[in-house]
Amino acid sequence: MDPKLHQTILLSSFKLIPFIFIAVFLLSTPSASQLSSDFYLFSCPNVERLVRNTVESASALDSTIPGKLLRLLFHDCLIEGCDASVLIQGKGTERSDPANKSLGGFYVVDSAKELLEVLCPGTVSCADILVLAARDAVELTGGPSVAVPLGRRDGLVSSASNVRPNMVDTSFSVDELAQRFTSKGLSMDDLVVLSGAHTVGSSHCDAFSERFKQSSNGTMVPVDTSLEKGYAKQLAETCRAGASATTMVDNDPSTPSLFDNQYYVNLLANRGLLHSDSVLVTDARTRRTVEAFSESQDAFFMSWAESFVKLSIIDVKTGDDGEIRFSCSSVNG
Ligand code: HEM
Ligand SMILES: [Ca+2]
Repeated sequence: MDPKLHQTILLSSFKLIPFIFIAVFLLSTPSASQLSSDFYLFSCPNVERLVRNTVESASALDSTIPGKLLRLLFHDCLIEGCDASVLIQGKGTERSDPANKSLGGFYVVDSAKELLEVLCPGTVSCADILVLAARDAVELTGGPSVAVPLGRRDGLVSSASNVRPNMVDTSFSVDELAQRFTSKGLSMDDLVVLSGAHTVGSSHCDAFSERFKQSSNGTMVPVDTSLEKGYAKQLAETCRAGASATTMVDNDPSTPSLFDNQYYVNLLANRGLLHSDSVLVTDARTRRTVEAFSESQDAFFMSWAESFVKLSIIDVKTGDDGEIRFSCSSVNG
């Protein structure tokens, strides 16, 4: 070959390198882009209605269900992404980690799946069912309706050892919380928005026991003096020494079963139940957003819709990744 021609071909191939890199990058970007709102349009057109009906009837029988479903999704998405890994039962799975011991609502996802296996066999992932169920739980308790993209696949891995390094803890500072959120593609604003989930549901006394200590006469006294006095007294009374380990306290003492912006109003009044709630007002970076949401439920709801979708697409598996489970509590055998 003419050496000049050879050189020209070589040079133009080098010019292609950046484009090859861009193409490879685009093909390997998070598979969230492969999700779509009409994913089951032909394969299971009634999926959203069926999940909603299941969540509605379960919640009518047990008012703790909406809170449980919402928390279940959060705990799923933090570990291995939103892939229903949290639903797998068995020794050494995520469910067996102490951080997940108080999760509930599994049976609601299981029954929606059983119904869907009859109507659209082998089609709808447990990961999508969980996202839809949590989305519906928010709407059913008065929160905003959120359109969520679908097409997630179910994960094959569920290991307790993955929980601690990825889970948040009530003892965390804003920096520590933000760091965990950032590692999942969520911002500090998302942290404030999504913590608003604590406007519903309840917590066991041991979730905030480090904020109190037992005095010599057996009563509980607040160690954490940032808590508003009346509220602290109420908590100390409910969670007094000797109270049952199953005793629960509403996350939002004012409107416990309503998904509203009361959580933020509570925070500013020093009535945040968990230490990780209270820190959101003591840190200037998060306090501003708390104040904004306390003044406007619309602003909270608009942000919720955005942050919830961000949560629901963390590290999703799509395409040939993972599988569509037949039963949500175990991987296909
Ligand atoms: C930011 C860090 C967070 C921490 C440290 C945290 C921690 C906790 C803890 C300790 C409980 C009480 C569990 C119990 O005692 O049974 C709880 C309850 C709850 N959390 Fe969070 N959480 C956080 C963020 C979130 C987020 C982002 C969501 C959802 C988007 C969420 C949803 C819930 C719900 C709905 C409940 C009530 C559960 C029920 O009623 O069964 N949490 N959280
Ligand atoms: Ca997961």
